Amino acid sequence: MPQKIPATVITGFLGSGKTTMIRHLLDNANGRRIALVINEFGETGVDGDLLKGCCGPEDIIELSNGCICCTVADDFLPTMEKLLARPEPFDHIVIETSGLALPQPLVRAFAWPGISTRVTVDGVVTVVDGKAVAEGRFAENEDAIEAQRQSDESLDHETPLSELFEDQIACADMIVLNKTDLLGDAEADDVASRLQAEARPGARILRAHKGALPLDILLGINAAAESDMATRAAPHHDSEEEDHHDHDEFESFVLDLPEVADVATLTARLADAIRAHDILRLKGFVAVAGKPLRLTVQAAGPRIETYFDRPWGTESRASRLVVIGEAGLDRAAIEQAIRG
Ligand SMILES: Nc1nc2c(ncn2[C@@H]2O[C@H](COP(=O)(O)OP(=O)(O)OP(=O)(O)O)[C@@H](O)[C@H]2O)c(=O)[nH]1
Repeated sequence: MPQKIPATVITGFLGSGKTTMIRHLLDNANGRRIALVINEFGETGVDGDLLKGCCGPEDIIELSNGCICCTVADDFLPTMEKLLARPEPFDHIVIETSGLALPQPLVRAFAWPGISTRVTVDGVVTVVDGKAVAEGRFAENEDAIEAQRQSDESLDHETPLSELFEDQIACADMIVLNKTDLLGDAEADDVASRLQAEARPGARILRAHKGALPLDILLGINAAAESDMATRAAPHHDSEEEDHHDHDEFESFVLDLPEVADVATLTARLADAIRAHDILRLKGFVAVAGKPLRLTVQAAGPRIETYFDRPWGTESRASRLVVIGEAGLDRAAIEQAIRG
């Protein structure tokens, strides 16, 4: 029987550093032929665009018809079939889920007939924004929450963010504690022990800056994750319960902007909008007056990064930002805050 192609599922909350890690992986692939399947929440393929520079576009498949965990049968499985039908086989398949995806339904799909004989899940790698965890973005003051829960059994303090985070951690074979440059040693130790407490037994926690980990560590875990799904559920799921996932809890929209006059003003406005409206993630490309290069804008929570990445060339100089947050975003107010 031919060997199964290994597939690595890379998951992790919005902006934790999945694309950055994959970029590093592809830059250091040493001739290994890696197919990439990427799925983003919200329109416009920002991640795909950022990754096209480092592997052939024919090796990248973007799944943009919604969240991968909810469209497994319609979208993901046909994509796998197409990948597997390519005449030249890949050495490895890397799948980047959207930051709002539950990895469990996706991994379970690898047990489906037609796929299970040809591909296996080599490992689930969950990337964590260490700073966001340290700042309590997923669970504020866990001790206080636990105390309240103890005193009133009927209280349910799970938020959409905390549940998603727990699901992504519980499924992992390896957890990448990323953004260590933003953490002190004691803070990193604290985050690591919190992650270990929620992880499945044996899951490794690796610290990283910009996801820079050797390919041989990230790939080749040999977990066959699709065969032991029972051990990969977060405690808030009953054992028999199907994965419950409600994307209505989150929303995204695309903001088209005119050319901006200057980067500092834009950044200040973005910072105000993110703070005022609790925006979880904001990313895209912006045209700056007088600049032939495209400005890439990335914000994960309160931290904003901007850099000029490449000339616009023949492409139209259209500024577009994807804005993602919990449901109920005030689009008009956000647009006004960013446009000024
Ligand atoms: N300071 C710091 N920033 C990082 C690190 N890794 C990634 N980032 C930044 O975090 C932001 C988000 O990184 P991405 O790699 O796009 O995150 P992602 O998980 O792919 O995001 P989504 O696909 O939107 O969920 C970017 O501005 C990155 O440059 C890190 O180790 N330290």
